[in-house]
This record gives sequence, C-alpha cells and structure tokens, in this order.
Amino acid sequence: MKTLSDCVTAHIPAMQRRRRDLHHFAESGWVEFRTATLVAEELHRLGYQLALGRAVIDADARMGLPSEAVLAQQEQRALAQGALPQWLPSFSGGFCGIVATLDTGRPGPVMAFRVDMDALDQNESSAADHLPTREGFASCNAGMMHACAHDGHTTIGLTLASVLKEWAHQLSGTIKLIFQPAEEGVRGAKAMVAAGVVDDVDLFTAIHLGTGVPAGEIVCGSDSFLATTKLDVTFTGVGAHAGGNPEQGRNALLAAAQATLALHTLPQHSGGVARVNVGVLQAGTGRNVVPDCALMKVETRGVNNQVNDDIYQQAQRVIAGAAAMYGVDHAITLMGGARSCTPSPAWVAFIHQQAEALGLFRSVVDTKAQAAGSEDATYMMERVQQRGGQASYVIFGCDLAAGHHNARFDFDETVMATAVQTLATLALNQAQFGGAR
Ligand SMILES: O=C(O)C[C@H](NC(=O)Cc1c[nH]c2ccccc12)C(=O)O
Repeated sequence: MKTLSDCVTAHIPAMQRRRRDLHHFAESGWVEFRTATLVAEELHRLGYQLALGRAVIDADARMGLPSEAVLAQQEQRALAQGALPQWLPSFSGGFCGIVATLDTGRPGPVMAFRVDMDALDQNESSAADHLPTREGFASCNAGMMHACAHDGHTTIGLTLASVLKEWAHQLSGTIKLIFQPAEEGVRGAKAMVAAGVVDDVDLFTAIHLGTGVPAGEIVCGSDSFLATTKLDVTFTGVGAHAGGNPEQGRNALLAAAQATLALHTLPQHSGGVARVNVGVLQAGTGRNVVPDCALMKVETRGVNNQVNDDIYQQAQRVIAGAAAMYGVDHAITLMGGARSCTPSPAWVAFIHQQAEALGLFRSVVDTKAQAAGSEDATYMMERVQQRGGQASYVIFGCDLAAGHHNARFDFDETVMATAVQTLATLALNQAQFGGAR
C-alpha cells in the first residue's frame, strides 16, 4: 500500500520546480498577482471550493497598501510574467488572498492551515555562489526577493492541498487552506480576519521555515512573537536657497535625522525586549535646496502588546519633538501591526505527539528562545482562540545560506516535504485529538 511518505516523496520534484518558479517571480506584499493566480488555478484544478479576493479580504482593514498607480503597474508586470488572466480580476486592486475549502462530508472540526505568499522589498544577491543565482532562479523583479521562505510556504500549502485530496477518503471534518498576502510589514492577516475567514475554525496552524531553528528540529508552538507597530512618517518643511537665505527654510531632513537618532535610543523597558528600527530614510530634493520633505519608515516592537504600545507612544513623542525643533509639520500613517500571542497548549501537545511519532525529526520541542520576529498570523490565532478554538504556530528548522531578510538568504528545499508530511499527518489523525470544542 502507498504510504503518506511515498505520496509526499512523489511530489518532491514538482515542489522544487514550484518553489523555484515562485522564487524567480518574487512579488512583494499586496502585489502577489502572479502568485495568487497560480495558487487559485492549482486549487481549482484539485477540486477545492475557492473564496477569493474581496470575499476573503476586508478592503478597509488592509494596512500598508501601495498606491493605486503601483497596484495597476504591478498587475501589468504580473500579466507579462505569466499571471493567469482568468483569475486576475478576483485579485485586482490589492486583494491577493485565497481560501480553499475541502468539505469531507463527514462530521468533524474545521481545521485551517495558513501560509503566506509575499516577498520582501529588497534586492537578491547576484553573487555567483548564491544558489538561486547559480541555478538561474534568483528574483527577476528588482526590489522584490523571497528572503523569508514564503516561496516555500506557498509551495507547502499547494502540495498539502494535493496530498490531502489524494487522502480525502480518510479525512473528516473540513479543511481550510489560507493563502495570505502581505505578511511582511504585518499588513495582510488583519484584513482576512476582518473578512471572517477564521471565524469557523476549530484548529488553526500557521507555519514558518527556518528562523534559525536547526535542520531536523520542529518547534510545535512557537511563542516568541514580538508585538509590533509599523508607521510611515512624513516631515514637511519649507524649501529655500541654501546659500542665499537658508534661514527662510524649514529643514525636514534634519528633523527626520534627529528623529532617527532619538528613536534608536528608545528600546529600554523593564517589561522585556523592545525594539525600534528606522528602515528607510529619504529626504530632500537637491544639493543646494533646504530640504522641504522627508519620509521615514519605522517599526516598533515589544515582547508583549504593552511594551510595544509604550515604545510606540514614546516614538510618537520623539517624532513630534523632532518636528517641533525644526519647525516642520509631520504626519504619521499606520502601515501595519501585529500582536504577541500564546499558542494553545493542548493543540501544541497534539502536534508534538504527532511529530514525535512521525520519526522525521531529530528534535521535537514546544517552544524555543530565539531571535524574535513578528507575525500577523497572531491576529488569526487570537481570533480562533477568542471563539473557543485552538491555534498554534509551527516552525520547521532547516539549513539556511544566510539569515532571513539577507540578500543571500536561501533555504534547504528538502524541508518542504517534511513540512507537508507533518501537516498532512495532523489532518489525517485529527480525530485522535481530544481537545477540540
Ligand atoms: O514584522 C514583520 O514585518 C514580519 C516579519 N516576520 C518574520 O520575519 C517572520 C518571523 C517570525 N519569527 C521569526 C524569527 C526569526 C526570523 C523570522 C521570523 C518580521 O518579523 O520582520
């Protein structure tokens, strides 16, 4: 008899092709047009019931959306790169979300798996010893790179869809596969939650590859998420002749520079880890002009919602103070946010037990003290838990060529099969879980 392992193994060559295609055509948050059409086509082909675009993304709850002009231009770019025209209208305007449902017709819980699809706003290394460059699948889109393994996550989601279809006769309840846009900058999940996509979910699992967890290890209930707030700050001053009458100017560049230095002094909190990063700073228009404009892209983070909120409050004071020093106006726009979150112990214990039994891992742990990132899957987890469901966040350790968000980031593709087999096992053995509502 064909085992689950045989079944997953048969998918390995296709997984590598899929991942490398997605990697090559990397698409940043809210412009995952090509990716979303390919995902929709595959899920449709497999026979899943699809909910797309506006049906799964609340327009007003989207954060950090690019301008209309950028969205339109990116849609054209995606079309030229092979986006499927029949699916594109569903995602047009920045609605690249997909929820695929498989109703087994047998009673049981609603089980959801969430993967993300977006790349980062950064360039990929062109060094000859960077494997994606060497093998010809490095990103062809300037300023967009899969440097956080979401190409792998999307591939895992699609392969899981295929494998679960093959084993559908042994499943019960309902399977929901959630493909989320704009995780980077923590912008997309909130809009999917607002559209109600997890309101009926009993058992929720989000995943990530890598994150510094060693190959062969699985973290069954990662809880080291920093609460975070993302903000864009614009300073508006007055331009003037830099030689003739600089005193008539109001220098937005200096205000932004002061704010940047002051912001980076903030992360001190007795409540625990706090962070501030000014990741982008742009200012001025010309060498001999007193700069009348500046833009800062800023994030605050904290070990919990309270610490992040405190740092964010201070950040607002610093920004306002720097603006006042130079007599310039400022405006703050919220671009994203995520919360800290604790996975559900019973669901984590079940994942742990299933992972142990699989025998695929050298080490099975519940949590891990590690370099902390943020995740907007926490919005989904929180909603599921509020409604009486169980939620967890699973990390599959793997070898990395360089750290996340680095131009040389790459992950060992063999981890994808391990992830699919583990998630499929959770779905197949879900009836053994006693903790569902
Ligand atoms: O805040 C964001 O924009 C989300 C982004 N998320 C990730 O990088 C995923 C992630 C979650 N936990 C870890 C731990 C280490 C690396 C990456 C991660 C981050 O933290 O910058």
